[in-house]
Amino acid sequence: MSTNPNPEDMSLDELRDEIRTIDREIVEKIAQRTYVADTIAQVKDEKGLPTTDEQQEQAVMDRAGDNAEQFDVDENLVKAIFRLLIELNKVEQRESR
Ligand SMILES: O=C(O)C(=O)C[C@]1(C(=O)O)C=C[C@@H](O)C=C1
Repeated sequence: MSTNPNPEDMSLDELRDEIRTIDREIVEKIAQRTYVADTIAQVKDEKGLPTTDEQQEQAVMDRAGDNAEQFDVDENLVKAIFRLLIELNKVEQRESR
């Protein structure tokens, strides 16, 4: 067994390091988005507005589709992720109200 990784393994490790960093950033962004939504929940509470805003959800989904197209990633998969993010926020918002 060699202790020196071959160049191919090294580059695989480097690529996985890159993914590890990106994965952390994704979770950080999800946390930031959830934090903003918590603040939105407080504003809605003060104004007596319901948690769900279907028009806003549609705008978020439309934007997700546009961004997916712009970055050339699968629109349906990106939209599925945003649907989950919205549901996550609604669960959090309902818990905090
Ligand atoms: O914009 C809002 O009103 C939010 O609460 C945020 C958000 C979202 O996650 O994008 C979540 C729930 C609403 O139904 C609409 C949008």
